[in-house]
Amino acid sequence: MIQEIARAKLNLALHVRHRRSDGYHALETLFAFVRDGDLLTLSDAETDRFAITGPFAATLQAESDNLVTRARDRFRLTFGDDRPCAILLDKRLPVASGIGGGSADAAAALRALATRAGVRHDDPDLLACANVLGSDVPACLLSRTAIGRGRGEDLVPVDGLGGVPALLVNPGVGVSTAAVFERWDGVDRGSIGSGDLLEVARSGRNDLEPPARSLAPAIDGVLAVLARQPRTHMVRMSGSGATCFALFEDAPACAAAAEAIRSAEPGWWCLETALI
Ligand SMILES: C[C@@](CO)(OP(=O)(O)O)[C@H](O)COP(=O)(O)OP(=O)(O)OC[C@H]1O[C@@H](n2ccc(N)nc2=O)[C@H](O)[C@@H]1O
Ligand SMILES: Nc1ncnc2c1ncn2[C@@H]1O[C@H](COP(=O)(O)OP(=O)(O)O)[C@@H](O)[C@H]1O
Repeated sequence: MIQEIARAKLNLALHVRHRRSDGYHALETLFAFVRDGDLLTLSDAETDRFAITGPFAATLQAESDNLVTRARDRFRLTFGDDRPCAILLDKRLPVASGIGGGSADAAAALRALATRAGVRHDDPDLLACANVLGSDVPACLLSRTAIGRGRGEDLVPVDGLGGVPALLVNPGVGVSTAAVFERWDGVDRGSIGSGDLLEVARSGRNDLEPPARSLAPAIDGVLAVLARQPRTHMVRMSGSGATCFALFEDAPACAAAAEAIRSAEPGWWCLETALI
């Protein structure tokens, strides 16, 4: 049995530079990952099986396609490992929420299958599988702080920020990534900085925030509540939304904010965690 955590992804900064001729957008983003995520378990089996459990299983169970089974099939095509397997996905992260849940699940499946087949996690063919599955999947395969360019797949790992307390809050509204990109205003507001990572993050932006807020006004409320919390380094939306996050100066401040938000907004999803 092989287990992988599909860690939630945060875009500490997300600068959209231009729309490419292939319809994707050229990005500059500071990717970071948190301790917690979905949990994927891979076991040998007589025939292929895939099951989803956990608080966010219901929406996905209704869908015929899943990024996990697509990752499994792509892995097989690439590496020729035809042994059947059972995959169990414990879905703990909200779906379509800007924290890359589906991308992280696909990447976790690739890592688990690679481990079973004796393939290194940095094998270029594994990275190529990730790239085909989605723009965020290469970053999730790596699952460490990195600067992403291109459509997100051109990655340079960077050190720092490990242990910084983070609070992730989602108002329970799913947002379509494609719809948010479509509403981007086309204005290039410049590249992300360099140097101290926290400063790079703080001085950066999320260019998808305005279009996401127009599609899902509930994001306004989440950002406002996070902005009121004491001892934050920064507050921002992640990816195409609707999840927003705050980074805190210390764990007690993060815990206090989590408690305050949970009691004020019991319907919101709220994850008290830390960057890795
Ligand atoms: C916005 C980001 C930021 O990290 O995160 P999420 O909001 O998904 O978490 C990503 O770029 C999302 O990556 P991912 O979710 O893998 O997107 P994909 O499946 O490749 O593409 C979904 C759709 O988003 C748009 N898209 C995606 C990436 C990109 N660089 N430019 C785009 O225009 C395209 O319309 C594409 O059809
Ligand atoms: N394992 C999965 N987890 C989440 N979403 C998935 C998964 N497989 C397929 N999807 C589809 O991918 C879409 C985007 O999901 P997700 O990666 O969670 O978005 P985001 O990156 O914005 O958080 C969902 O709306 C869902 O239909």
